[in-house]
Amino acid sequence: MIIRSLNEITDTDRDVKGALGTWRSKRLILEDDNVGFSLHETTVYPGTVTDLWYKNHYEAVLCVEGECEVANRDTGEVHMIRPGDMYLLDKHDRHTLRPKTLFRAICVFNPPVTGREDHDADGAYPAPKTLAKA
Ligand SMILES: CC(=O)NCC[C@H](N)C(=O)O
Repeated sequence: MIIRSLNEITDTDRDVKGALGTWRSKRLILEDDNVGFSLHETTVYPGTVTDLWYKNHYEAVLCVEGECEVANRDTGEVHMIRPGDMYLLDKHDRHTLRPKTLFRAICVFNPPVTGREDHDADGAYPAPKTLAKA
């Protein structure tokens, strides 16, 4: 059994601040835990706009604090996500986050992220090496 606390990973290597300054991710479970997913606490800042496209991952996002508009750029659908609401990017959906307040969520990635991933120009994380095309 592994026990970790958000407090103990704050400001360590597991605490990743996106280069665009719109979010922060505290990564509680990573690839090297060998359980097939990663688990993060993500904070997205009010008034920011973040374009994402997890083409190499699935992500589930459970809101625990705040409000965030999530627009699906593939379908045009727009949803307001509040505490207790979850969205699952089951189709690697291109999407845009517009938090109305500080937004805090618990996020699960499959395949797991490895540590310090930040978004590329498409809003993606790199494909895990085992899945990378030659
Ligand atoms: C909601 C979302 O995807 N925010 C970007 C950060 C990501 N959740 C992460 O924790 O790496």
